[in-house]
Amino acid sequence: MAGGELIAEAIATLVRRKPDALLGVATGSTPLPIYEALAAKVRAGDVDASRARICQLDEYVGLPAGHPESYRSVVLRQVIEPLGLAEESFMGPDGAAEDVQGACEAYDHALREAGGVDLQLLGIGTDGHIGFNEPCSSLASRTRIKTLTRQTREDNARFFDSLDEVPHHVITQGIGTILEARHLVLLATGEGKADAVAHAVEGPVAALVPASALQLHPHATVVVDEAAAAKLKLADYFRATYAAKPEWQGL
Ligand SMILES: N[C@@H]1[C@@H](O)[C@H](O)[C@@H](COP(=O)(O)O)O[C@@H]1O
Repeated sequence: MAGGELIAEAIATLVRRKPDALLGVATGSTPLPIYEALAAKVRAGDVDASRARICQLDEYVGLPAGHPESYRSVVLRQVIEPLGLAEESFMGPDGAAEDVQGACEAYDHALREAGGVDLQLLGIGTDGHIGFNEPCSSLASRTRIKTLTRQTREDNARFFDSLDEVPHHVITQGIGTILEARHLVLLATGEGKADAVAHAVEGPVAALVPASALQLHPHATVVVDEAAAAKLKLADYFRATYAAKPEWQGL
C-alpha cells in the first residue's frame, strides 16, 4: 500500500475511535497524498472527520496575512477545505504577530489546553529537520522563532517567485513540543531524503539531525518508499518486521 494511503487509514482509525482527535499536520509536497487519501475517505463516507481538529506544525514569520504560501493558507487549502472542516477547527502559530515570542508561547499553551496532539504528521528536510527545527536545534526546544538555513530556503524556493522571497524566519513547534504528541508519523519519499532518513533512524540521537529525536518517542512511525529507504542498513529487517506486524497494532 502506498504511504499516503497507509497513513490516511491510520488517521481514519484514530478519528473513528476519537472523533475530536487533534491532528497535527505538516506542509511540503510529501504529505499531499495523505491529505488526498483522507479526503477521499471522507467523501466516500468511510470516516466522519467533521469533529476532527487540525493544528499546524510551523509557520513563516512576516508574510502578509492571506499570503498563498503562508502555512496557514496552505493548510486551509490542502487540508481544511478538502475535509470540509470549518476554519474554527484549525489552529496555528501567528506568524504575523508583533510579539513573536509571545505568539510562540501562546501556541505551546494552546496545544496543551486543547489536550495535546493525538497524531503528528511530519516530513523531513534534506538536512534532517522536522517542522522548521534546523540542525542543532535543542532536543528539548519549545515553540519558538528559528532562522532557516540556506539549504532549506533553497529547497522551499519552488513555492515562491524567487529565493529572495523565502522568509528567513519561521515559528516552529520545538522538538520538545513535537515529542509531546501521542503518536508521531513521519513520511519520507524520494532519493533526496535517503541520507536524512538513514541518519534519523539509524544514526545517533543528535541535535545535528533533528529527526533523530523520534528515537526518543515511545510511539514513532517512519513510513518510507524504496528510494527514501535506500541508505538504511537494516532495510531487510524493517521489511520483515512490517510483514510480521500484528494487525491489532495498527501503524
Ligand atoms: N517546514 C516544512 C517541513 O515540515 C517539511 O517536512 C519540509 C520537507 O518538505 P517536502 O515534503 O516538500 O520535501 O519542508 C518544510 O521545511
